Formats: sequence, C-alpha cells, structure tokens
Amino acid sequence: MFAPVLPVDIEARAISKTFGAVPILTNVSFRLARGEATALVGANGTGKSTLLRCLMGLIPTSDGSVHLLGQQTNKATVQEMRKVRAQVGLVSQKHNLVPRLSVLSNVVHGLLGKHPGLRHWSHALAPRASREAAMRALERVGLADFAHRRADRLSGGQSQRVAIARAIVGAPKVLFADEPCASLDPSAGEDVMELFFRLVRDENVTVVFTSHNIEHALKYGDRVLGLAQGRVQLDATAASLKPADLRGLYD
Ligand SMILES: Nc1ncnc2c1ncn2[C@@H]1O[C@H](COP(=O)(O)OP(=O)(O)OP(=O)(O)O)[C@@H](O)[C@H]1O
Repeated sequence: MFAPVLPVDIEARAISKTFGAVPILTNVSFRLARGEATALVGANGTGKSTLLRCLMGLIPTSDGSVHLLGQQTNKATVQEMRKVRAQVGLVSQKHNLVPRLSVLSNVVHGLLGKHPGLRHWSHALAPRASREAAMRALERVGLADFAHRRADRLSGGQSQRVAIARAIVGAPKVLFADEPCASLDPSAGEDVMELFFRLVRDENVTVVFTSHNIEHALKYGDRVLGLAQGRVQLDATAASLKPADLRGLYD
C-alpha cells in the first residue's frame, strides 16, 4: 500500500528576490503539504519575512514562481488572487488591530477577503452570519466576553488572541504567522502558540510560521526550513532535529 499523497498547498519554485541590486532570497525551493506546519527560522535579516510576503503574493518574486493553493501567483488575475487570498489568513508579530474599533469589528475584518466592502468594516454593519462567525471565532480563543471592548483596551496576549480569531474566522486553508508571539512575555507567548496550534491542527490548516525561538520551531513545526543569507540551509522534519542543529543557523 502506498501512503496517500497529500495535496501541496504551497510551492516555491527556485524563487529569488532582490531589492534594488541587493539579493535577499536566492534559489529557494520547497513544497508544503496540506495540514503541515512549517517553521521558518534563521538569523535577523536573512529573508524570512520577505519569503512570507512572496509566498502570500504581497510582493512579486524577481525570479522563479510561487504556487499557492494551486494558483501560480505571478500569473493570476486580480480576481484569481482575491479568491486565493480569501482562503489565506495572516497573524503578524504586532497584532495590527484597529485600536478604536471593538474586538468584534476587528474579527469581522477577517472576512473582508471573502466579502470586500464596507459591510465588513464594522460589526454593526456586518450581516448576521458574519457577526455570528466572528463570535464563534472569539469563543474559540476564549474572548467572547470581550467582544464589545475597544481593541486598544486589551493586553498584548489578548490582542494577539483577537488577531488569531481574525485570522481563523474565514476558515482559511493556509495560515501565515510572522513571529506570532514575539511581542509577548514567555508565558503569554506560550499560551498563544498552544492556542494557535490547537486551532490550526483541529482544522488541518497548512501553516508557515517564523520564529526566533528554537524550542517553538521544534515543538510546533512538523518541518523546519532554515534560511541563511537568503538560501535554504536546512530542510528537515522537526522530529529529526535537535536544538543544536538549528543553532548553526545563527553563527
Ligand atoms: N522593501 C524593502 N526594500 C529594501 N530592502 C528590504 C525591504 N524589505 C526587507 N528588506 C531587506 O531585506 C533583508 C531581509 O529582511 P527580512 O525582514 O525579510 O528578514 P527577516 O529574516 O524576516 O528578519 P528578522 O528576523 O529581523 O525579522 C533585510 O536586509 C532588509 O533590510
């Protein structure tokens, strides 16, 4: 019997990226299967965030191609890209909530990709189904009681949980997380990582996350991709690695 072949949700084919004349990413290739969590690690400035932005189609590659959920991003029409983006969520290092709006409105914003337009700007305007989906997402991150609080009256850990609710409200197939707990203290950071990975594992979401925390990379990643000066230096299952194998990336 052959093991079933999982669909590939994200593929980088020999991608390179330069800013001006400066090479940032060079000949980066990998394929990430459905439901796989990949930790992207490497020293400061080695190109992790740039790679995430290329994978999401937010910036063009200089060479090579990205295939996200079956769509070659540099060949996609605006409508095709919109369709892909509606199935993709992002959790960034700083939660990027709109401070003056309610927690619930901020979570409703997670549906803007699926329903572009003013109605998904504020929970008061949003259709009932969207408000209910946002409430369910808040329940899943344990913050239903905070739905009507202003976003700027939350702690860092609570804000990041709201950002997670916003990322999952549209039931994405793929989630990108750029140092999701970098701004949190170790205990709040651990809670956020536990919660995030419990939710994504429940839904078989494909995840790419960056982290400077070697323990997190090995604990939450199925696979670890290590970048050094914009090249893939390490590509292995987390189970086959020890912390020392990753420390070399920081020398
Ligand atoms: N828009 C841009 N224009 C010019 N250079 C850029 C731009 N964005 C990033 N860079 C440069 O690209 C390099 C890689 O940056 P990037 O943010 O991808 O690294 P990183 O691995 O995510 O770093 P960190 O771990 O510090 O977050 C850096 O030298 C950065 O200055």
